[in-house]
Amino acid sequence: MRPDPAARHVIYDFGSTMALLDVLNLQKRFRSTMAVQDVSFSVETGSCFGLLGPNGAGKTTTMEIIEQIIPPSGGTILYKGGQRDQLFREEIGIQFQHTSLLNFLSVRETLDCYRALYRTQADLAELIERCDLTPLLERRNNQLSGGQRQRLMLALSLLNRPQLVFLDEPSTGLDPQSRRHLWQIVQDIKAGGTTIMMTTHSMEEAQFLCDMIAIMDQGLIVAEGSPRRLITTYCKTNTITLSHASTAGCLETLSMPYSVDGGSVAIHTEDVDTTLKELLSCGVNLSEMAVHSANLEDVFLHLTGKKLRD
Ligand SMILES: Nc1ncnc2c1ncn2[C@@H]1O[C@H](COP(=O)(O)OP(=O)(O)OP(=O)(O)O)[C@@H](O)[C@H]1O
Repeated sequence: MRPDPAARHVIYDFGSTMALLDVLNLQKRFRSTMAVQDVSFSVETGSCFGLLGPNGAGKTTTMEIIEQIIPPSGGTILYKGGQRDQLFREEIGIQFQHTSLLNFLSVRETLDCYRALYRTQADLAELIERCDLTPLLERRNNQLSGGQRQRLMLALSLLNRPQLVFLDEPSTGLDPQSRRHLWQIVQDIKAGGTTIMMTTHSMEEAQFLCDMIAIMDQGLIVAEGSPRRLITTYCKTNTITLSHASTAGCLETLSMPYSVDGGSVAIHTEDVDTTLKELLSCGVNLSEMAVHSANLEDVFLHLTGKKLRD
């Protein structure tokens, strides 16, 4: 099912905060592929804005156009309400999905080397501590684990004390512990006042880090809003799963819809508390119950008919 641009909804949670970045009717064609069809959004100062979508949705293309790495086929991008000029280039930081580092340099040498390129320079000691690089400073770049390398890449993107930092799938390929570690650092960077724009195809990452999310599919934004608002708007329903045997004689009396699949029963409800009370009053044993709360994956499925990870 193709996303219908007319069906796109933007749900703003912000009050009167200022947009740092405005993207208006962005388009990008690569020969026969319309990678970005008609994309518009704003990134508020001090927020973390995420482009969420499956592989090939057009997230990286959109971000690379904003970063001035590739030109658009159409549309307008404004930084602080004006054109992206030298100031924009000086005030942004970019963490690419793939960057080659010189293997024979140590982490300390790499940081020094890149930092020397900028007129505005971050406090290196503070940055090293923030990105948890202190124990790694004398290690060569090719001796870093995936998570350690990503923390170095993040530090490199912050060397010029950017006001706006772009992160392209920052935690792809990391184990759960390294991902959490990186997320904490990103949260810390945001708390320090840096605006963040990121791409991800991880709904957990988007849910954890982003204040606002634009869900992209096939070059279009199909919905935009805070994670909480997107979930409550599109997927109010939670699912309580129980064994069929434990609900014997009780299902018929329930006021909410349910479905039976083999030995298990799925009860669909917007109000988990009330449903649990009903089940308890009916004498149902809840010890093996599981509750699935709606998440961004459900929102994506609801809007596009597809799973995020297809
Ligand atoms: N340089 C290029 N030449 C031709 N087609 C391209 C080029 N770059 C991207 N595309 C195509 O544009 C579409 C969007 O790609 P893009 O990389 O922006 O998606 P994405 O959402 O970032 O995906 P991923 O999560 O896999 O990085 C895809 O169909 C891709 O094949």
